[in-house]
Amino acid sequence: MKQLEIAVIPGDGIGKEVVPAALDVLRTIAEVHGGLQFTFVEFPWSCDYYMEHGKMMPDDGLQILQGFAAIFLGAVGNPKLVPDHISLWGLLLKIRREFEQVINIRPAKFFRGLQSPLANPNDFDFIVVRENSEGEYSEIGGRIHRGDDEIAIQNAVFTRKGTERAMRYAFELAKKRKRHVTSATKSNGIFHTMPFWDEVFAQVKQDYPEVQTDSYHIDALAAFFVTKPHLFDVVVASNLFGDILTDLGGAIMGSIGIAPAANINLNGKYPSMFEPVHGSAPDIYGKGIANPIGQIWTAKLMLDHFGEDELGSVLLKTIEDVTADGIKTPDIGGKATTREVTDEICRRLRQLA
Ligand SMILES: NC(=O)C1=CN([C@@H]2O[C@H](COP(=O)(O)OP(=O)(O)OC[C@H]3O[C@@H](n4cnc5c(N)ncnc54)[C@H](O)[C@@H]3O)[C@@H](O)[C@H]2O)C=CC1
Ligand SMILES: CC(=O)C(=O)O
Ligand SMILES: [K+]
Ligand SMILES: [Mn+2]
Repeated sequence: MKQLEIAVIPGDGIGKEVVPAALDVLRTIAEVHGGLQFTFVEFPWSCDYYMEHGKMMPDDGLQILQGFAAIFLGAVGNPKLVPDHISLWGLLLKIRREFEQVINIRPAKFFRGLQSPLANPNDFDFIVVRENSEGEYSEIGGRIHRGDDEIAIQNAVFTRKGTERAMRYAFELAKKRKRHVTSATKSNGIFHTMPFWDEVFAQVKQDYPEVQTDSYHIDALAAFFVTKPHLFDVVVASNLFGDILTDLGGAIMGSIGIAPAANINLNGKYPSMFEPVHGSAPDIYGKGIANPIGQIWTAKLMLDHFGEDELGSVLLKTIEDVTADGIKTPDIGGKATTREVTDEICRRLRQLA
């Protein structure tokens, strides 16, 4: 029996709705598999926790998480209670940084049963490899003065190691796919870091002669995601560019409520963390209509991570079947609730046992 202890952090807003849904799916998967057992240990760390304790997680929170096989997270943020930069840096970004989850993998593909808003979605299927440890997401900088003379400075940090690591990951991934890597740059406007990014890309690609490459400025690239998404296989991007591109990836599938993500620790020192692309969606929280597919597809990425790729593929196919049969939440044009979609996915999985 393969035993996996998973730390579960539903977080805020719809995280508290879609995480329980995905856990039901994972429990069902374990039943179907027969040789796999999950233990889920839940932590209430969130903006509500902050209101009570003055912090997003306890001081020994990272030590507590360290012993788990993986972390399964929903979303963080409730700007009515806690400013977003405080809540995210106190939990989500803290875990990504301290646990050296240096790569964020975010797939997007034409999804059966979904009406893509694109006129020509052309069966696109790509993965964005987002640098996840540095770049534009940084605490370096500061503010001085207030009022008319106020100054805010925010430094971006691009190391050769971090940049090269993300690019090599993208090339290795492309070797297993359609052998194409696109670099997201902006070396016409960002004077130092992006020319550096281009130089490193030009060097790294020398080691992968079998992989085709392209490089586009992020503005044009964003437009190509809409007009020619089938052009892309693996896209490597800095932290912020990858963040923005992957909401767009979700949107062209049909909803950001579908898009999955994995924060990968590459050195084996700490657990990886699995959380969907979307946030806590305060505008729909409490209505029971959040799309659970982003979180459930994220569970599939976690299964892949544990070497259960076959089961992962079965799960993704089941999600697509349910969607194709019209059992969908309102964000993708249906009338079903979070619970109804989840129950239907579980029901169909059980039929496989
Ligand atoms: N990784 C994380 O934990 C992230 C956290 N956030 C936080 O989430 C909060 C809300 O941020 P927003 O910018 O509004 O982004 P958001 O992703 O939470 O929501 C954007 C829009 O997409 C919709 N949406 C998102 N997920 C959905 C789902 N599963 N089903 C149906 N509709 C869905 C929402 O209803 C909203 O209209 C903020 O506190 C923000 O900082 C935002 C992005 C990522
Ligand atoms: C914070 C956020 O939007 C992200 O990391 O995707
Ligand atoms: K999330
Ligand atoms: Mn984001």
